Amino acid sequence: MNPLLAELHDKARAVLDPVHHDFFAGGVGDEVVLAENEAAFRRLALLPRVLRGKQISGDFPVMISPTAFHRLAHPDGELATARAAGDAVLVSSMASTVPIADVVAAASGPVWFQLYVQPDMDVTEALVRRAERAGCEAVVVTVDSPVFGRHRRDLAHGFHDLPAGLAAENMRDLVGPGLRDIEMSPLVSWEHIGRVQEMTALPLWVKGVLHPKDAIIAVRHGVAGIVVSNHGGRQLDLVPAALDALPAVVDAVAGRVPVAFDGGVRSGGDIALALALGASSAGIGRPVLWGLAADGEQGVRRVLDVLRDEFLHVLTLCGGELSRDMVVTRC
Ligand SMILES: Cc1cc2nc3c(=O)[nH]c(=O)nc-3n(C[C@H](O)[C@H](O)[C@H](O)COP(=O)(O)O)c2cc1C
Ligand SMILES: CCCCC(=O)C(=O)O
Repeated sequence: MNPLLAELHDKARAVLDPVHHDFFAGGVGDEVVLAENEAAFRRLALLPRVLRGKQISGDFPVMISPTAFHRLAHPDGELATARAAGDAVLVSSMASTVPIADVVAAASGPVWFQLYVQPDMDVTEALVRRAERAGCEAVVVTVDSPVFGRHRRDLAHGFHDLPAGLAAENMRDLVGPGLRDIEMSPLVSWEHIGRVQEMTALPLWVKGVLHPKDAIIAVRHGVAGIVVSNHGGRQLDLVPAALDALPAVVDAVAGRVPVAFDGGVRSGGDIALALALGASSAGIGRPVLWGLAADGEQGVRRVLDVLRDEFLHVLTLCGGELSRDMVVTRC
């Protein structure tokens, strides 16, 4: 892990209510996958190319992954995150504690709307319209959550709702303000993806694909892109590290749509490894929350600056190139 990010996590831990810290930090079950997401990067190495004789471009293919309830981390909540995002894609959680219109107004770069399809399709449609009206540039449907993950830390703390004064603002007038007002349903299917596509002309991504067969089905459904993700180890504690699932999905998709990735990215080198394995961009989840808790907008900016600087340095050391043949396993 980049030491500056570790420092921000330490600071976040010191300022956050331990219950809220554990909500952000925790995973499902024994937290095997939570640990594996980071460990998977340590098992891989990069073979740099040399004498490539070129200056790298400044492209920084990173997105801010959707995470719920930023006002639990800092009073400015998602507004601070949006202001700090710069030109990175900000995927704003449906469960934001600031309305999506205000998130978009605070951002200078693209904002995408993350959606859990609600079984009441009128509610789903109202959310999609809200995202469109706000000026979101894509809808990202999270598909790895037919049911809430069982997070032992939250169960131990009895954390199952937001403190007074905080609400899931996009949901408040539709179903209610609380965490449990957001429905996750095992009945959601590819048919619902089709229905969301019929509702909107916005590009639709699916987030949380691990099986290559699902990636192929997604492409067949005309999705704009796929995010390989295991939800930061918060859903099923039996899945592989997200990084280990990436190559097979990239191969199955075969360039037809972009394949983004998240899970365990904690350094610029991690971003480089994910891109070398074929990811179109790398998503950052918890480090953004640590920056936000530690120092609001400035803290999130710091996280992105540190990652950008480190990524571009690594890329230069790799000859400005990242490809699958440059990735080897450590013995
Ligand atoms: C506190 C927290 C809340 C999250 N909320 C959402 C959410 O509302 N929607 C969603 O699709 N994913 C959510 N995720 C998953 C993230 O989008 C992402 O997949 C994951 O955090 C990436 O792993 P990382 O935290 O190791 O970077 C959440 C993750 C965390 C840690
Ligand atoms: C209804 C909020 C869901 C948040 C989430 O996805 C997570 O905590 O992982």
